[in-house]
Amino acid sequence: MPSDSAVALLLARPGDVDPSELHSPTDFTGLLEYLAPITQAAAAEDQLPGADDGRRAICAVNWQELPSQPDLEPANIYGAPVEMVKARVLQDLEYRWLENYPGLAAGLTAKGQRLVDPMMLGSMASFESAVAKAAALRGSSVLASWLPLQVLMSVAQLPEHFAPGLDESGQILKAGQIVRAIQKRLQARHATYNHWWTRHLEVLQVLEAVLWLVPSHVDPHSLLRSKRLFPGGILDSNCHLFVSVVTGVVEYQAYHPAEALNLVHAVYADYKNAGAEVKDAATAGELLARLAQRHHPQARATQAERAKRLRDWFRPDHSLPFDEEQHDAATLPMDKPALVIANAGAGKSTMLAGRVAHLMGELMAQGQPHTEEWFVATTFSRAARDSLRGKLAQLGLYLPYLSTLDSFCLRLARQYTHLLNKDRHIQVVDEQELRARMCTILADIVGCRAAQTNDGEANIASVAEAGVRRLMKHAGDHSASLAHGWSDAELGELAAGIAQDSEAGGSLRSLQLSAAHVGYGLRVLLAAIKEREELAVWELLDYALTILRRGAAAQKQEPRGEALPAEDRAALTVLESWEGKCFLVDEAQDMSRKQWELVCLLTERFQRLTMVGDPDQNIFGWRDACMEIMVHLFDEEYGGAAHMTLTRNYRSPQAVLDASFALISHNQEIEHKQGQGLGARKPMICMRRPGFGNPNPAVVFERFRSVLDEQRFICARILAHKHEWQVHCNRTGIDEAQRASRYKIAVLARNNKQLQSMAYVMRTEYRLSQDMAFSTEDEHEERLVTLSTVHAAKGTEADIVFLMGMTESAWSVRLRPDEPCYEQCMEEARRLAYVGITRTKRQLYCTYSERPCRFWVEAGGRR
Ligand SMILES: Nc1ncnc2c1ncn2[C@@H]1O[C@H](COP(=O)(O)OP(=O)(O)OP(=O)(O)O)[C@@H](O)[C@H]1O
Repeated sequence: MPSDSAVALLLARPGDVDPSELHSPTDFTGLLEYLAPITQAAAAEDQLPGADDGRRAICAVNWQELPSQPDLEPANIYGAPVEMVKARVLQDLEYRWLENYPGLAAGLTAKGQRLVDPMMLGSMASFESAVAKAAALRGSSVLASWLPLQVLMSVAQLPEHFAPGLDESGQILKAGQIVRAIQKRLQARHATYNHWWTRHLEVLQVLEAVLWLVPSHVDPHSLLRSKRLFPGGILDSNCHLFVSVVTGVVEYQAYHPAEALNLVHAVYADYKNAGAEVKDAATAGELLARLAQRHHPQARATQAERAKRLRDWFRPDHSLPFDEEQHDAATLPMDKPALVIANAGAGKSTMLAGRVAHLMGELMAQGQPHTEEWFVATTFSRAARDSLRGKLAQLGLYLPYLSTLDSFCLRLARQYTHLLNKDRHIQVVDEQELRARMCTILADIVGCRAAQTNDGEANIASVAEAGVRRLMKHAGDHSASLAHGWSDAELGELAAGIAQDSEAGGSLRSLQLSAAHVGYGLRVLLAAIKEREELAVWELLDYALTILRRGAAAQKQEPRGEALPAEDRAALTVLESWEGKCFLVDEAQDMSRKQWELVCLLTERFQRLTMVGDPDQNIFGWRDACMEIMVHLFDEEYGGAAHMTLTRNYRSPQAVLDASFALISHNQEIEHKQGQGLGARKPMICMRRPGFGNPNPAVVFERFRSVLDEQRFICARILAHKHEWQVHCNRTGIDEAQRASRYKIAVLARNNKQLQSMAYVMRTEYRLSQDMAFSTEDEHEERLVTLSTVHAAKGTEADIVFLMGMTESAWSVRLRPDEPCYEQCMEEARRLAYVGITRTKRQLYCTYSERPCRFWVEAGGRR
């Protein structure tokens, strides 16, 4: 139960907070807003314990429960403790409490369901009681529809070695059985969730996990993107049906995503007509499976048919989606380690997908079961992962072990902890989440009104980004083991660095904050991680490495088996469960030494490793990306490995290739390395076929007097391109469902602050809200325009690219030319600009106001 006075305060002082602050279902102020009518009624009846000064009261009530924060004023409710107060109050909101306030329950139900917070479910004593309480709150449809999702969510949290889709006796589980198995586990484990899982990305992960559990080849992304299926979006009440439909399709094991999608359409129509009263995911799954069988009895391909289909891709007379260079690399023998180097747009990821198809075809022809589990593919960003996943889906493939390297480490860590301790569940806070949390903390410190202005949001985002980036860098440099172990002095130093940074420091001053505030914010951030027993993303790699090193040492040890200590045995099991699989590493140029060690430990016995990379796209120096791996270390480790290059470019028009080559040719370091074996940098051969709209010129350089002019120009061009595309679609009959997925515009900038400001103009002046998304959000949905930092855009492509804000202040390297790392930093910044430019498929706009950065000139823009 919450303390009475905290509840009293919640009820008493709704006016204390600006209701427009409501951002998310778990928003504290939203809660206050919705509580307002009840509060007034209650206050009129004088039922509330006194809380003259709400702010004081909250502090007084909660202060003792908060960790000591010596430099905080208890009276400053908008200081960082609010974050904790919010968390605590939300945690306390159990349904038990709701039941005591029937008016509130009714209010929640009537007012819409945004407040029905899964976190409340998470705080329930058990899953069963959650269901019971939910049933008691009938009428709240979201609550009801979230339940199956809640169940499925737990799949994502299951230990990774939970045998995919098999029960103890080795039988393939039916969808309904899986759900029941999960329910059982939930009851045993009292799963707790934080509210972030409601985000769409998490839903994807859930579906992915479900698909992983049952051997199948359905690409969940194609399903999710089908707006025709669920026009309202997946988090509305359709989500219940959606999850059921997917479950059904998975059970049915349709072969190809396109087939699966057609199937889902047909089945869904029938399903609705049947007016089925779906009580739970299990019955839905069963019903759908039956319907699916009726609609498409042939779709379940036999192993031999699938093998033939895959091998056909590589027949000489087949119209290949690969050229000869890609073909040669893709069809290397499984045990031949290979390093494939090529510039942006050369089809490296496409080749990797081809390699999977080739090897899988071979394995199937040998009669191997579950061939998709033979592959582990890793990327360095989610965008790159999604892009590779899309390419695999085009070949009808779905890999359960395709993930970012961080996620793979998490997989290992969970596997290990589960072997040792079945109850411990590792929850990781990733970079995106860290930034979001830091923004919330800073917004609290600043105060909600100030935070909500355009500049306020942008400044907060910029400080948060700098803070998190420095934390991560610091962690990497010092192998910081746990979030818990950082001293105040270290954090103070980081904060001081941020305050001195010209961009983040400027934002800090605009927010009227000091370095001490940032230091405090970082401390709160880390304290929350510790309090929730989570793992910060930077801890994952060390954790996974420790396990594998231990496993490798145990492997060499004699005798093995029972004689080994439990930790060694578990580590050995983990290592051996991955050995022998085919490892595919995309974007190898971004690999750090530690990550390299991890890959070596996993592949050194069987040598099944294919790496692709582009030295000119190495943009994660700040995360220890190590070029030596491609230059020397790979050969040292894998003598006799194959080296291949791809020389054709299928993405960009010639003018874009020229601009990118002109720019990157200024980098000397790689040239030097090329002499040592990376192969010479040459202009790529343009293979792009002219398609719709073929704009001329393909590269546009524009300068402006002010940032606002620049932003307005970009918006106007976006509208023009949107119009062109619509006209084209109408003329050629491209239907609504495909429009968003077949045409993309990217607005790329050096930092989030530039993007925030751009987004504000797009939203407010040009009403483009419906068409735009940040690359970090709404990943399930296809939007016309994606706003992204160049870092986050790596591995993606777009028809129209705006590389905006190419100013000296945003792109300059903040070192003096005589400082030791100056050249290195300059080259990395240039590579970043190169990555931005090479995302372009049809037309590139490079824009700036004020002073241009040098890359603008180097790429061909006039001063
Ligand atoms: N053989 C091919 N024929 C036609 N198009 C191709 C071929 N290979 C690749 N492509 C297309 O070229 C574009 C770039 O391919 P891909 O993303 O695989 O390149 P990449 O080298 O991984 O790029 P980056 O390093 O920039 O991420 C994609 O649109 C892909 O569909």
